[in-house]
Amino acid sequence: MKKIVLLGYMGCGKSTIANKLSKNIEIPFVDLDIKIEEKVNLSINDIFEKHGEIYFRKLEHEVFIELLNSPDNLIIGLGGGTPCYANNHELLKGDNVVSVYLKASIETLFNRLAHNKSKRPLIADKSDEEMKEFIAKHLFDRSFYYNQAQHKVIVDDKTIEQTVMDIVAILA
Ligand SMILES: Nc1ncnc2c1ncn2[C@@H]1O[C@H](COP(=O)(O)OP(=O)(O)O)[C@@H](O)[C@H]1O
Ligand SMILES: O=C(O)C1=C[C@@H](OP(=O)(O)O)[C@@H](O)[C@H](O)C1
Ligand SMILES: [Mg+2]
Repeated sequence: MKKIVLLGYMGCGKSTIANKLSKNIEIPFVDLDIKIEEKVNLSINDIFEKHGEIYFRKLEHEVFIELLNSPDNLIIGLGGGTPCYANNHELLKGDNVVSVYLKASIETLFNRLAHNKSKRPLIADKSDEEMKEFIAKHLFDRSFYYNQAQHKVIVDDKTIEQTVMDIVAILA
């Protein structure tokens, strides 16, 4: 019943890396955001717009617990905010959990998110200038929670394959 949990700021590559890791080590991958969307049959954008962020954070906590309690071996890709609410960071240290923080610099995050913000309600409306400042402050606020992970992998300047191999080495 092992759970491999990937965490880190929006755009650090949780969903992309988890997908590739899943193929490599043949453990199924579930993306927490997608599970949430399926549960309420709404997109992340619509959940934020129709019900607000607090409702999203409640759902996020519930679905994270459900996945951790499932009987299967799983790779779980969290949302960027998951460890920062509802004491979810405490769940990163469980006995059957291997948690990995994918650590990216502000520059890496900005470069990836600049072209990929429309499905991320926290940044969708920001200009490039606003986004740089937002990422810098927000990452600083969230780092305490991200640093609760059992392992850390720096993703800057690494290919998807390199980051996956770093995680495989941690799991060995
Ligand atoms: N080396 C890399 N590792 C991971 N993602 C990368 C890399 N290079 C570019 N990307 C891109 O960065 C984006 C990361 O987004 P995503 O996987 O959704 O991150 P998250 O789930 O952490 O928000 C994707 O569009 C992905 O194609
Ligand atoms: O950082 C956040 O608070 C969020 C990150 C998103 O996930 P990704 O990190 O996969 O983009 C998604 O859960 C939601 O938009 C909120
Ligand atoms: Mg994601």
